[in-house]
Amino acid sequence: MTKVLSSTIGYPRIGEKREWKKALEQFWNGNITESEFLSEMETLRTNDLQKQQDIGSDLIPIGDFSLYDHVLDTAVMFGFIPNRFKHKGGEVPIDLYFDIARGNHEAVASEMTKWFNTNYHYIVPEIDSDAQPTLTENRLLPYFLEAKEKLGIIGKPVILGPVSFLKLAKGYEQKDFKKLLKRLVPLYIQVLYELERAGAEWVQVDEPILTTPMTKDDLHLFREVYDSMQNGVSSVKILLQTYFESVDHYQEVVSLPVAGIGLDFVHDQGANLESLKKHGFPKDKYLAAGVINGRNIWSEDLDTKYAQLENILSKVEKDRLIVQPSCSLLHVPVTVTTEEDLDPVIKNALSFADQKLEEATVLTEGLNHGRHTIEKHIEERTRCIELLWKSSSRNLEDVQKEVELWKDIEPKRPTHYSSRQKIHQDYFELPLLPTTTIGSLPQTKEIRQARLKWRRGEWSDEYYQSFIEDNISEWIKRQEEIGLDVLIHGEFERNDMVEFFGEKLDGFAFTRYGWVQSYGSRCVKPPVIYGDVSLTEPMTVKEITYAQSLTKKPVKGMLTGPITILNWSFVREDISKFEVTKQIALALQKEISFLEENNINMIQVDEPALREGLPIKVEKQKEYLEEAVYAFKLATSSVQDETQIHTHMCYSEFGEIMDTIDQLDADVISIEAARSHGELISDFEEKSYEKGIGLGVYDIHSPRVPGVEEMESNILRALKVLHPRQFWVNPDCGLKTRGINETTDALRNMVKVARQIREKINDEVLIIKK
Ligand SMILES: CN1c2c(nc(N)[nH]c2=O)NC[C@@H]1CNc1ccc(C(=O)N[C@@H](CCC(=O)N[C@@H](CCC(=O)N[C@@H](CCC(=O)O)C(=O)O)C(=O)O)C(=O)O)cc1
Ligand SMILES: N[C@@H](CCS)C(=O)O
Ligand SMILES: [Zn+2]
Repeated sequence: MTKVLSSTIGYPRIGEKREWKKALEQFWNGNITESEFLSEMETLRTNDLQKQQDIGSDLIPIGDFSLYDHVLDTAVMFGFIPNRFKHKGGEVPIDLYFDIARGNHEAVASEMTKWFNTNYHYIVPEIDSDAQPTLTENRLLPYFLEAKEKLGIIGKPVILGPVSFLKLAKGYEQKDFKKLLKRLVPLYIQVLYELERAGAEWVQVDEPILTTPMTKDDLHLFREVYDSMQNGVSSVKILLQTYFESVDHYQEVVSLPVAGIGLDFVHDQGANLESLKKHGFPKDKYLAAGVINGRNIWSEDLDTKYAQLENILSKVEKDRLIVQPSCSLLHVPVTVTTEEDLDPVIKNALSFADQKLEEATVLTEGLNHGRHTIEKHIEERTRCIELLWKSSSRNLEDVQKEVELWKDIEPKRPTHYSSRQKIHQDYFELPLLPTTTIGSLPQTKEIRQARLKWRRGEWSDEYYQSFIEDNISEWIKRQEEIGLDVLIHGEFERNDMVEFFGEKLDGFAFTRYGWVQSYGSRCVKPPVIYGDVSLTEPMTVKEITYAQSLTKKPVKGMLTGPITILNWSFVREDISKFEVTKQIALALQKEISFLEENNINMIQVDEPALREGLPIKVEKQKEYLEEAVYAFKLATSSVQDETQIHTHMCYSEFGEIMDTIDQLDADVISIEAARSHGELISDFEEKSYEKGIGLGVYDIHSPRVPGVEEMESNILRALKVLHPRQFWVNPDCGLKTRGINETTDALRNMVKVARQIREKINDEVLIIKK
């Protein structure tokens, strides 16, 4: 029988209630043994496979599961272990695997960066110049056999393709790219061959890099690589998977010598469908059509999706079509069913990973057995979506009018930076190389449990508030004792830098278990923007002013910026993202004026997600960046001259957005730099940046306390490019994931280094850039 198939590109690995995270942390803390840990992981993995089978997916991914990160898995599988971990070759022990990701007492962790335009972070593979790829272990094989033997599932193993893998890696010279690729391909063939022998019918090879700009040479290489790979095996079918955008070179991509091509029909703004209609699709190939949005949490309008698939079927035979989400479901929470406290109007319009797979199977069933067989589902979805779209929360006249009022005004600080800088120098009287931190201080188990007790009603508001104040007070004392120049209150009252603000603003809803993996065991619970956003009362004033009352040193106000709140939330889709960002920016503008009214004149507005949201397609980037600058300035530029606006960014490559960073017109930016081992500095060299800048002097992701020499060399390197009056000394990012002792020791070392260098500058021992 001709049959359309349904498929999953990847499934969330964290479990319905973050069981994965809990097991990992218990293992790292030594509370469970390695075999207990691995057995818990097996249970989670097989439960997830069983669930997908019960939902009715035809092609179930294998090996998308990971003990930390799938890019790290690929690096380890092919033997790319950085030399500093002194691995002697062969299979990689589990401790070493985690050391690469997290660092150990002797060696710093590998760099971590954003996975394309998502809030997922991967471990950047490091390919030392003398690296010889070897197959340390075919990690997909045991997973494949496990599914086959335990559950009777003939899974679809998933692997990151060689071209994307190498392009995402670093450490090797560009001239060695082809040589490395040539060495890698036979190893990939070996993996495919072993899977074929074990009974695999399909293997999904992810090449998301194909949605980024590709040269002719790249495309030629793709052809060579996949020619070798598909011809290197006999029966197993390669499904070359792309996602997050359209492919620019549609004809070249769909004609690559593989059995199937996976395209994103959601985040392509119609481009893939247009190409399909214009150029058709090779008769001998399967098309895996990503029509279910793998990045949002809203139910699909099944009527529209069905029509879209019928459209696709005008160019592809039924028995060559696969229906699937647009990308891995790693980026959405697991299931809506456990959400008991949500307003039913919102809940009924939501769709998390399990529901998205159900949508794919329903559509597949309709295509196979006729639309009438799924008519009820279609009507039900339409009804739920309409109910939310018509809700009054989406039509708040006051909010919309205020956005409209700003339409013709350009938000801009009245005084130029060069004058503001002098005003701030007199106002704050900070020394050269002022020391500070990024905002959060250790969120200990005690703090998280206190919040849980308060949320459950076991602690009163007053009791919880005084607990938070005790923590603030303890840390103000500690920061003074350490000798930091600009203090922070520590963000103890915040569960997360976005969720916290979402809870305080109107127009947001919260899930209980809507977690998504951010990096390693760390998860975030993005709030849901379902209505118009507005601020009714101050969100941060109480804690900041309390902190400021305890010290004469400046305490920075601490806010999350409009672009980051937007990018790290799940956003309504009935109006443009820019409209929502402006609503958030105006709410923040009010908060900033509340802070100023309370004499807080140094205010940090974090925008770590600004770079992440940069569209993959170059032609869409300008508009995004202009809108981001507008929103940031809308939030921050209505302040007095004395007020010093800071911002902070992390986990990204910043070179290509240097102009935007400048246009934000923030007086000071702190930016992640330590993990990339100083590479960022050259961007500032080229740009001749004038405003205040704190290039993170140590990596906060590792429990290891950074040494004085290491930080000293980071600072001295930066001072070759930046003036010491510009340069701030701070860690890479917030300290919420670190312990109290390691944080205290690290900050002590940091202040010591800053003071030493400051003295050398004052004594003119150190010649500085004028
Ligand atoms: C700066 N980063 C952030 C990103 N995205 C965000 N939305 N927020 C960010 O800060 N992207 C880039 C980076 C990623 N970095 C991190 C760093 C750290 C975390 C993290 O620590 N996440 C926590 C969850 C945070 C949270 O909401 N905690 C709640 C407690 C929730 C909970 O677990 N409760 C328990 C009981 C408490 C206990 O017993 O310990 C329960 O309900 O069972 C809170 O503080 O109230 C994590 O644990 O993963 C994320 C991203
Ligand atoms: N102020 C936040 C920024 C994280 S990107 C923090 O310190 O955690
Ligand atoms: Zn950060």
